[in-house]
Amino acid sequence: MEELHLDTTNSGHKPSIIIRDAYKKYPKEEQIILNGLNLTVLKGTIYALLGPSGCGKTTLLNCIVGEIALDAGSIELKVTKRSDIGYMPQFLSLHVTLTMFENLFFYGYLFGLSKQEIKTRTESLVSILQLPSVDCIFKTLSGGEQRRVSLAIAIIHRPQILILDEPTVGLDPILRQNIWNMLLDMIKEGKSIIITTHYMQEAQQADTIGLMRGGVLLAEEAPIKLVEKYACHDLEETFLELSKEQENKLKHKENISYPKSGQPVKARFEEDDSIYSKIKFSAIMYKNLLFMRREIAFIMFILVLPTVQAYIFNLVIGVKPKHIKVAVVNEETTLSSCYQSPYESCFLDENQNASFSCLFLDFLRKENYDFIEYENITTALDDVKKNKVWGLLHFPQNYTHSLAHKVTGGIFTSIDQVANGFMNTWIDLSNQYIGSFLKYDVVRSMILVLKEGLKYCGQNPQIGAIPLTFEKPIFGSYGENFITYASAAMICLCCFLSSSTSTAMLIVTEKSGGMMERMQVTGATMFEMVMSVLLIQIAGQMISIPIVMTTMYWIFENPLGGSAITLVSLLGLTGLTGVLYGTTLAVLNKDLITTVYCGVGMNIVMVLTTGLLWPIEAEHYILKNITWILPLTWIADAARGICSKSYSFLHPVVLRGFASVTVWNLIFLYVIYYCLKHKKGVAGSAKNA
Ligand SMILES: Nc1ncnc2c1ncn2[C@@H]1O[C@H](COP(=O)(O)OP(=O)(O)OP(=O)(O)O)[C@@H](O)[C@H]1O
Repeated sequence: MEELHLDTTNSGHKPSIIIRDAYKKYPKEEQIILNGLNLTVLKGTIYALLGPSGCGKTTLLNCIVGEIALDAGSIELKVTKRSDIGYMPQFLSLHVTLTMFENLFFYGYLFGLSKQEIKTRTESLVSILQLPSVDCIFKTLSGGEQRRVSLAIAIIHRPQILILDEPTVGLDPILRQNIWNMLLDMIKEGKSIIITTHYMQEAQQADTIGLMRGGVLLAEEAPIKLVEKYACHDLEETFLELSKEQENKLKHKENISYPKSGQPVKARFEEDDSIYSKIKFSAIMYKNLLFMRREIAFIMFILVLPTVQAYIFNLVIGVKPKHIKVAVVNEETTLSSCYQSPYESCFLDENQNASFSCLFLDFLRKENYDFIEYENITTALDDVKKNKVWGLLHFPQNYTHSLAHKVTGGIFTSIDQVANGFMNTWIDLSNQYIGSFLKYDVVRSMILVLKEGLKYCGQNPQIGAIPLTFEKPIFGSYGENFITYASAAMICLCCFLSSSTSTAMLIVTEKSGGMMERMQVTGATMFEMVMSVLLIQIAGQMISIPIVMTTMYWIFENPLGGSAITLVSLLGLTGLTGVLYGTTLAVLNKDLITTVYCGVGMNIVMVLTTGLLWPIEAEHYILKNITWILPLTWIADAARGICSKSYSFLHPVVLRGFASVTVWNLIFLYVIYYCLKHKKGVAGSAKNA
């Protein structure tokens, strides 16, 4: 079928958009969306683009505004600046937590309008489009109101070319007519308008109708001429006729030739070579700050979450379990008599009725264990198996006397006395942590109580000691618990996790909601968006890092042996790694779900490999040799060195941490720069949301 070209010779209007031989397929898709399409929009006219759903109208409009490229063909626009274009996408792609005015103000600001101009234009658009109060939060508006706000945003800067993708869908007939009246007024000022619509009736008011099907325009004519030409009653009938004609032609056409992939063809504007404009950056900064003011959860994420994580960590991790229930079978005395008669005599003296088991249990009770007395071992063990108690301590009859014989008689002690001089223990080790605490406390208490007992008896306490000594530790102290080891890795994680997650969320929400795409049509760039988020996050880090450090080292008194300045510098760079990592995730991923999966997955791996939960030295040897590559492994190692070993900045472990964080920051910066430069995945679409 021969394609119809609009006759511009006698119309008196000059063309403002000329598209010739346009071809378009989406990557990895077989379907041809535009198949050599030709379209001409005249200045000072309304062009209504009609066609069945999925025929490629939105794709064509996206090519005109420079959002996507044609595979072949040409796009000629008689305007040079992006601000000469006004675009209303099919999906609203606006900031739902901002008010109507804030949305209008943001777009007006992006186009360089002054505050006064924006206010005046807003007042006039509110009246023409019958909009509600400008202070309403966008998401609280009805669907129709939201569409009208979107339309107002597209025209706030009085563009020369207006591209509207289904602006009247879902609106009542009166409002639809108001909008058409407004458009008819606009063309009197010489504007050119392309509008897509499914309402054939309203399209009659357009100067030109483009009937699109199968990637081409079946006709491009004034509505009355079109109907007359095909001797039909209305546009609908004309469209059916033309469709049938196209079907017949296609039956006889054998080979559909699609141009070989060449250089993509994109509509270009003056500002397209610049990645930064002060006005656009300020507008994005203004919008991001407004967004944060509305989204308290987001501010909490940046400022409060790291501190909450540090608090919870200190209250939960490494704290010794209390009131652990332990069964006691004491065949030499009862628990109640132990409590009633505190031990006051030497256990080595056979004439005294001293009970070493009482001395031991009294000591262990002060370590916060609760004892339950049992008649015999069998019933006690039954309760251990039923998880009623965590273990059983059994003292045989004559335990104290037998122990005394063992200590005083040495090699002359009888076999029975050796056997009776043992306290027998059964421990439930199914929970390694509780079982290990119990085991450790039982052994430690026995050594200490034996030493104390011997001292009381006037003997050398070392007789009761096991034959080895532990000298003063080189680093740390014997009383230190797990938390002091883990705290350094934890503070690194606190700075990294919240900054990476909040950055990724902020950017990817804009992308997946189509806001980024809509902003890009105005000439705003992803670079400006990333810069704005970076600045906000860096400011957030400057507030949150001192608070987290105060929590960790002042409130909970974790050890900080080295320089606080070195640690703050390391944490600042770690926070920056988080921000850059979050940005990288957001730039590489188009939608929220994939970003969340990637973020959560990587974060879990990093948490497990920082040595926070288990020493890196204990990792599988293959893993041990590769986990150092991950961003946090050497950083956490350096933080541990600063905190518990007082390493200075120049210590190799600390230097290695700083080198690692710097290299990672440079890698992420490069990936971001590369993606922004080559525009890889920088724009998402509301369709992905
Ligand atoms: N990003 C994309 N990737 C792959 N296919 C796409 C993409 N965007 C659109 N398409 C496909 O291209 C075809 C044309 O889509 P388009 O949105 O341009 O149609 P349309 O005419 O605007 O439809 P409607 O009137 O329903 O809005 C559809 O089959 C759609 O599935």
